[in-house]
Amino acid sequence: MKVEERVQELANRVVALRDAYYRGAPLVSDAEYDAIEDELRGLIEANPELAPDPNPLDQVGAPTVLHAPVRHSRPMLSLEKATKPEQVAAFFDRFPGQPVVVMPKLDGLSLALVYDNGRLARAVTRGDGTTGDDVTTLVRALTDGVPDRIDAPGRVEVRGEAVMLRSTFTAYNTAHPDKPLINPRNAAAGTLRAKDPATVAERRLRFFAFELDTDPDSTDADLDRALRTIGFTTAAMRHCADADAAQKVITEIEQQRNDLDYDLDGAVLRLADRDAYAAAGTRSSSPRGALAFKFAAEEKTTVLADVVWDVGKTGKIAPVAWLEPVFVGGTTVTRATLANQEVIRARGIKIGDTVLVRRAGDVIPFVAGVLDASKRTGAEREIVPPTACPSCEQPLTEQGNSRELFCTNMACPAQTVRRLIHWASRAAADIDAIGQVWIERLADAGILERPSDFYKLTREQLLEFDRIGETSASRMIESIDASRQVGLRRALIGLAIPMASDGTAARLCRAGFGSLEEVAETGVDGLVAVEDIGPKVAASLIEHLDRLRPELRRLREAGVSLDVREEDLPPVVAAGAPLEGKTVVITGAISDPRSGEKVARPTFQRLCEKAGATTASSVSANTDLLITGAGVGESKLTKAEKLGVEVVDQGEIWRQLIAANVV
Ligand SMILES: NC(=O)c1ccc[n+]([C@@H]2O[C@H](COP(=O)([O-])OP(=O)(O)OC[C@H]3O[C@@H](n4cnc5c(N)ncnc54)[C@H](O)[C@@H]3O)[C@@H](O)[C@H]2O)c1
Ligand SMILES: [Zn+2]
Repeated sequence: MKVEERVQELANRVVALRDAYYRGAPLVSDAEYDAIEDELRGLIEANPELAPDPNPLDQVGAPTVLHAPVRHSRPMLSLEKATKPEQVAAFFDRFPGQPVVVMPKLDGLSLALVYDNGRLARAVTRGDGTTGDDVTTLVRALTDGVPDRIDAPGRVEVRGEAVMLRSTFTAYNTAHPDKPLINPRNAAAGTLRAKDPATVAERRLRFFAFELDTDPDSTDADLDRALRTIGFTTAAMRHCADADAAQKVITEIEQQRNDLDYDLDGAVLRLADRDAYAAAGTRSSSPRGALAFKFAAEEKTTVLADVVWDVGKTGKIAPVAWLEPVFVGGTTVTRATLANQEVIRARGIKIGDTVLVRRAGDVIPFVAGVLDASKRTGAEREIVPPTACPSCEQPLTEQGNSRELFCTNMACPAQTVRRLIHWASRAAADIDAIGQVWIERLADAGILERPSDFYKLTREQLLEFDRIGETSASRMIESIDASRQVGLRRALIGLAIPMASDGTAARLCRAGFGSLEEVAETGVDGLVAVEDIGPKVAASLIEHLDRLRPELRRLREAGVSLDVREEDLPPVVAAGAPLEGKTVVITGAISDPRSGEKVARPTFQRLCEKAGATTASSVSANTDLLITGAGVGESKLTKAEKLGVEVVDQGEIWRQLIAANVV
């Protein structure tokens, strides 16, 4: 194909994809769209004379259906993209001596908020960059972080990103399995397209500011300070003096990506001084004073090759998507969850469809939805839920709104194997020398059925298997032996009791229970008295531990400890401990200032508890301190401020922990 034909083809495709995307029905993932734009950009750069007219790359967004069009005072632009450190260095070289702020590039939709003498007059979407949609009513009703009044005279325009927090997104999809949202960004855009706020009331958004225009200019020249002074939240802006410092912050933002409550698709570099930014001016579709560094995609499209119904350790039969391999969220994904039959129905997914796969953070990859159903050939197949258990062939039962399927046959072979694998897993008994395949074989051979059977295995029995030699048999036996010290918390995790999480097990230990039998003998009331354990979890614990009594006895007889372990006991607080009697909430990424190493949240929590604190998961009127790490969730800060909770940086707490010899 001739270059000019390819240019025209790509340009047409960009226009069509944008149109679908901004109408809320994307046909491809962002990563694929970006690849098409990149190819077009490359061809035009190499052959400027072939640039199409109009050139879609010089345009921003796409005209949406405008209910009430409003012209922007100044165009709302896109951002120049970078993916390499050299491009960051080149940006600094263009503005010698200018301070730069680096901040997360939030994945939502941009809004312009116009204030008239301190009152919110209008909230407008970006639209085609020149003209946007008036969404004031929806923003007032649904968006946190947009003050109705600010203390600034004249005309003030604040621009920023409205996002749906990941927690809001997850809560919404849990509550509405029948009409799930595809991803937080799509959800945010869709929310502001609603005709009536009442229909989207549970879809709250949150606004983070990144730009400020004032007239007359009476505010701070530093963007971050100026925005905060008039009452806006910004997404952690960090000042950087040179490209190396900026690159370091960019890397930090990417590493924290999983710990934050919002989606981000990159980092934005921007001149920190508002006058310098304005003076730098703009290109056709992007400002010169800013640069977007893009991160790897968390969503990609691929083909759904098949769906397999998998029996879990609690008997839940869950649909697993078998995908054509796709590189997403930093790894190659071939399997993803499809949640349950309601989700499949609501998302209208069929085998053979091109689907959007999302892998954000540590969350199991899942199929977010079908893209471009118009591409269907007719060869796609319906996903048919089973009526009998794929393993034991017993009839299934349906539970709950999302019509989850369960096999309730306790003797189901698939469940048996899953429970054994779970008992041997790292979080439980940690029998690391016996992998899943061997557990399956031993179960097939009829010598493993329950956790207690591990402890009856002998070297001789293992040696009878063809592929187990002297060395591996010894390693297996040693590994089983070591796991006898499993203790209350990890044994409880290993028994896979429905609704009881790892956290439940930890809380029971800290509440003073000495053994698993003691938990089993306590009534619902006693269990509910433990912080964060509700009646449903308590009832499930009692029901299942009661059923498991003979197994607990067998484990004991095999010399397995079900008593609380030293490290799980409530911490011993020394007199005069620095956080004595304080209820604290920890937020953001924590790292040890002495080594710079990342510290897991539960570990830091324990340190605080050793120093006398009680830890809680969310800020409330009972909170004494909010301890902030890096990349702090802004909603927690605002809430703390509102409730008058003292906010302390982790550095200060580490200083106190070190001084009191807690660490
Ligand atoms: N899937 C598709 O078919 C399709 C089609 C069109 C566009 N897209 C996607 O939409 C996006 C379009 O690019 P674009 O040009 O609108 O946006 P962009 O990626 O160039 O970024 C500009 C936008 O970033 C946002 N932003 C977030 N944090 C910011 C910060 N701290 N400072 C400044 N801006 C910040 C603003 O909303 C701004 O409008 C891309 O991610 C693209 O992949 C997808
Ligand atoms: Zn079964």
